[in-house]
Amino acid sequence: MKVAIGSDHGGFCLKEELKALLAELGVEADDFGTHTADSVDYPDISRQVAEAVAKGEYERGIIVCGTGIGVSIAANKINGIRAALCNDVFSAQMSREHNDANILTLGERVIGPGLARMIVEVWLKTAFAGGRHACRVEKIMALEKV
Ligand SMILES: O=C(CO)[C@H](O)[C@H](O)[C@H](O)COP(=O)(O)O
Repeated sequence: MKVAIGSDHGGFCLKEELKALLAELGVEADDFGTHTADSVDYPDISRQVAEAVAKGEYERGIIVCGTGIGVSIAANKINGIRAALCNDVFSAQMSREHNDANILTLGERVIGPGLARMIVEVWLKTAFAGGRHACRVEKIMALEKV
């Protein structure tokens, strides 16, 4: 699996931690920035990651900001993206099983690195359950045409 990862300054330290986790797990990942703790605007990074996932260049994306909220709102503006803010393990699992989320967002100012690592591991390994959830996800995607 190829993963696009990014953050603003508020998520920079956690992004670096998660890059190390992805390397440990043998997951191929490309870093879309930011590359320092200097202030940047989260919609810029979120857009880059989301567009790369939407184009099919990456199967999944992970984006971190202070809360995970701003990057999630921004990513979900891109057609084809189902970004889920998951600051707990249960939500991470459900976002894959029920919603087929293709982007995970996290808040560095909300959770610690240990929990974030568990969330990412569960999110990466959990498959979409399909079945009754498939037509619901199709209905979400149809909203892009409204
Ligand atoms: O987008 C966010 C909130 O929805 C993120 O938490 C940002 O990281 C945050 O807004 C950045 O805030 P700062 O005061 O400029 O560091």
